[in-house]
Amino acid sequence: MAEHLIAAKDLRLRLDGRDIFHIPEFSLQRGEVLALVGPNGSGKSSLLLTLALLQEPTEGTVRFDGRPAGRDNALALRRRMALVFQEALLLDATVRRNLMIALRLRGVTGREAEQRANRWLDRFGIAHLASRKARRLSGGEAQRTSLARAFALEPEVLFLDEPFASLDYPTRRSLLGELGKLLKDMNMTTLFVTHDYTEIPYLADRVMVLYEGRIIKTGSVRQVFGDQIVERKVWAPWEDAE
Ligand SMILES: Nc1ncnc2c1ncn2[C@@H]1O[C@H](COP(=O)(O)OP(=O)(O)OP(=O)(O)O)[C@@H](O)[C@H]1O
Repeated sequence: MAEHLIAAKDLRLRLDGRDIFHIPEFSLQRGEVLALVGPNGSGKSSLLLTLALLQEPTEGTVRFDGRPAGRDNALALRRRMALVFQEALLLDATVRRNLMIALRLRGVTGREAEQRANRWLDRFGIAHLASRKARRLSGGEAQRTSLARAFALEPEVLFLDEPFASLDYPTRRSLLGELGKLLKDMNMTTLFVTHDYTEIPYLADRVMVLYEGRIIKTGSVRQVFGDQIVERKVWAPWEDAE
C-alpha cells in the first residue's frame, strides 16, 4: 500500500496555448480531507479533474496508490473514486434508481445494491424520497441524493467540486455539518474544491491555496487562515498575491 493515495510531481496542464496550472508537488494522504481553495478561474476544477483521471495532464503523471495512471488503467482506477459536482447530475429516474444504477455500473447488483442504496438514503435523511422522481427534488434534496450515491459506491477517494455552491445558506450549513462528521467517522480520503473559504473549517484537515494555477500556500486550516476562521472573520489568502 502506497504512503499517499494520490501523488503527482511537476503536473502541468496547458489548454488552448494557455498554462492552466503547474503543480510541482501534490499528495493526498489516506484518510485526509484536503480543501483546494482559490478564486474563480484559478484552476481548481481543472486540477481536480486531472487528479480524478478525467483530464489528461500536458506534463507529469498522477500516481494512484503508488501506480502511475495512464490510458490503459485510468478506467479501472476511476472505478475506485466517486465525484460530486455543483450540479447534482441525476438521471431522470427515482432517487433510489439513481443509486442502484450507479451501483450496477460498478458491478454491484441485487440485494446488496438495494441494501446499500437504502442505507445511504437513510444516512443522508432522504429515505422518504426514495420513490420520488429525481427531477422533482429541491436543490438540497438533489445534492443529498448525489452525495448518497457517491458514498454508496464505497470509493477509496471522494472528489467534491463546489457541491454546495448552488444551495441556500441554511441548507448549505446543515449539509456541511453532516458531511464533515461523516467524512471524519468514515476516515474518507477527500479532495474538496471550493471558492468559499468559510466552508473549509467544516470539512478540511489541510488546505491548498491555488492562485493563477500555482499553489501559493498550503498547511493546516489554522496555519493558512489563522484563528480568525473560527470566528468566521476570514480574509481570502490570495488577497496578498493580488
Ligand atoms: N477545456 C478548456 N479549454 C480552455 N480553457 C479552459 C478549459 N477548461 C478550463 N479552462 C480555463 O482554465 C482556467 C481555470 O479554470 P477552472 O475551471 O479550472 O478554474 P476554477 O478555479 O475551478 O474556477 P471556478 O471557481 O470559476 O470554477 C480558466 O481560465 C478557464 O477558462
